Amino acid sequence: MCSVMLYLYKSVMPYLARSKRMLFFFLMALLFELSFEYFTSLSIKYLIDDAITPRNMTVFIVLLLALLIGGILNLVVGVGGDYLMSKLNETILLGLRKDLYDKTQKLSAHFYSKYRVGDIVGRFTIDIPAVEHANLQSLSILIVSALSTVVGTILLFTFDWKLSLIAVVGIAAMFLPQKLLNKKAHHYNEEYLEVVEKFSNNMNEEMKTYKIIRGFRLQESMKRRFEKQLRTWFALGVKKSFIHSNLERLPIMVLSVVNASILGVGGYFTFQGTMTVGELLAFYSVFDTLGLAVISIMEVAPDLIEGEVSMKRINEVLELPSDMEEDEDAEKSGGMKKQIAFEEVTFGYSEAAPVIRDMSLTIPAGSYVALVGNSGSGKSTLIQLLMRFYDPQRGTIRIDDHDLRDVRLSELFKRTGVIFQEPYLFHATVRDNLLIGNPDASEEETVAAARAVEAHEAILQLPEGYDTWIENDGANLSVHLRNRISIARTLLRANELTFLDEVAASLDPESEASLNSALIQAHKGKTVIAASHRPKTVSQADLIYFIEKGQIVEEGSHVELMALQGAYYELWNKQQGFHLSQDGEASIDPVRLKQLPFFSYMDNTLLNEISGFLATEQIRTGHYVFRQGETGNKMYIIARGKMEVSKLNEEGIAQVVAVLQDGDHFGEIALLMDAPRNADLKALTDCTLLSLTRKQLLPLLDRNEEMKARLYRSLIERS
Ligand SMILES: Nc1ncnc2c1ncn2[C@@H]1O[C@H](COP(=O)(O)OP(=O)(O)OP(=O)(O)O)[C@@H](O)[C@H]1O
Repeated sequence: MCSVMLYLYKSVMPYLARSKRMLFFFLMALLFELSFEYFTSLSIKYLIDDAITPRNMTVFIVLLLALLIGGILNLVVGVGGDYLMSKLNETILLGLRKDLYDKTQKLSAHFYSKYRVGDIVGRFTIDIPAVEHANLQSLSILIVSALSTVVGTILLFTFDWKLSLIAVVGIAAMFLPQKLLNKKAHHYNEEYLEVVEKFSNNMNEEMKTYKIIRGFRLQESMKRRFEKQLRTWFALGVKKSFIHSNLERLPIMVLSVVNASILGVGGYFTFQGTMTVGELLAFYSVFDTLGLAVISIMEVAPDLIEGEVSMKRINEVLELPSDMEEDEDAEKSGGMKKQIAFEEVTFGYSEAAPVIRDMSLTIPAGSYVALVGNSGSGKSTLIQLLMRFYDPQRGTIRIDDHDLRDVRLSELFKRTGVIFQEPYLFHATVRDNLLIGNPDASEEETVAAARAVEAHEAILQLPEGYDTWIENDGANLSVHLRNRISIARTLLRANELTFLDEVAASLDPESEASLNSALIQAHKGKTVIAASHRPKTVSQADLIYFIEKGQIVEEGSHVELMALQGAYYELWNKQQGFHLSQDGEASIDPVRLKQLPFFSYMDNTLLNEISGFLATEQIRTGHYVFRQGETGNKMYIIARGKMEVSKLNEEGIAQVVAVLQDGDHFGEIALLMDAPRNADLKALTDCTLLSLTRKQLLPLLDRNEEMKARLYRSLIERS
């Protein structure tokens, strides 16, 4: 118990130290209450032996008056003490909440990958209230009770040492259950909190993925998972409560045995004449106060144990190194004047697997620079390094002449805007979301930004226009409108430096083009860094870096890179030849179809016929095109979107083996034979696919047996 108390005390002391005077008066109030309690017990001896038995009215009145005045004073001091305790308690909680929040702001993105939402929210909603319970109220009970135990024991010995020995042994026996059950109580508390934390994480996930859960009819399996967790929660709850009740009840049982022994032995002493009745009653009263003090200690023990476990969980976060903390002496930067430079930068999410390797590049101030590459090449990682979500493991990122780590980012990024792939929106009105980066923008400026991204009309159609409340990450808005609002709020910020990470990649080509030109127009002459896997989207950039496996393999303007006929040129060509209409229908030029290995042997007439057969399929984010093991009869070409290919490993766990995007194709073997699909194909963004069935293709191939044989041969060779 002592170690629990010390740990809690040590953890909350820095907060209490800020209110030393209040703490002093609070302790004085506690001491007063304690003194009055023993004064009341002792007064019994004098009331009986010196006032009632000898019928001395003066002593009787003096004692009664002292008890009355003391009682009134005790009441006033008690109320004052309660007020001070509430204030001190809230001071501790305020400090803890503030420090915990501040800490989450100073931790790098590594922290957010390791901890889930429920883990952090749980620190605020479960652990801080547990510390609140264990805090001053329990601690003050503990202080008073501990002092009371010491003072009471000394007083007992002034009456009768033999009776006092029985009392001391009895008091010691009352601590026994606590000693025996303490470890188990700790263990159950820890397990209980872990289950609650896991449960809230899963609930959080289920709320976010409810569309996928319903789409895949996963309700039953989710319900089973939910019920399994509830059963574990229930079982642990019973164990935890039962052990807590034992911690409280067992000492009371011991106390009643000790009480009976004291009355028995004490009564015998009065028969013997070695003790007066007044002394026995006073002894019993003092022992009663002492016993109740020990019971109080036992009663607060479970709260203190819970508090200690929670305090440890809070400290676990508070003690994490603040790897993204800004140095107080950091250089104040008045903005970027010359350039941003990467100097031989290496970075990986784990030390062993670098994602950016020895990269050097320059982004001149006021220019529009694009980072282009296939999915997974490291574009988003580069942007996150630039925003200092992470620090490089080797090399330096410089803003003008300063290392990014030595620059006061709050100053530098005052006029920075960012648009991520996911249009994150806050639970607030449309207007509040638009004004988030620039709360002082006027109504005209706000509407102009919405107009620039063609969102104004759509916003007016909402039930309350700009005052419509955005619910649950924008669930009540279309994907298009969510994207446009997130872009408009960046436009409103009048940025000197703007990061665009695959902006509007999930929109139709026309919307994407119009949004991009609105963005570029608004940022003319300012620094824009845009990541995209579509060369067409960023072909107007002043400088394009083509990235492959975390390294720059080509750089230059669009015209220069096309002339190189390298990786950029290849990616550009792969994405050409597709047409998407406003209503979502896709088509592909026969010439482009011929570039796919499967169709390369076919003549133009056949390719024309095939391209007429191709059907458009829309696959929503998170949905599967097919699952591993299914028998297929279709091949697919991605006209637009991003898909993940994953295979089950030997342990039956799905592992991502590739990411496919615009211009890629898959499943061609199904056009010629019944073969089980060898992977899962899942949409990472909303995708538009072109599909061709075996039933459509085979009659066409039957007209040319030689070509059909070549197709079979080439497929078998490649598969
Ligand atoms: N938080 C993370 N933890 C671990 N690995 C990550 C994390 N984020 C990205 N990666 C991995 O780092 C590599 C580069 O990812 P990054 O997102 O930077 O690529 P990208 O070119 O932007 O691709 P995309 O357009 O698909 O996002 C990939 O292999 C990816 O799986």
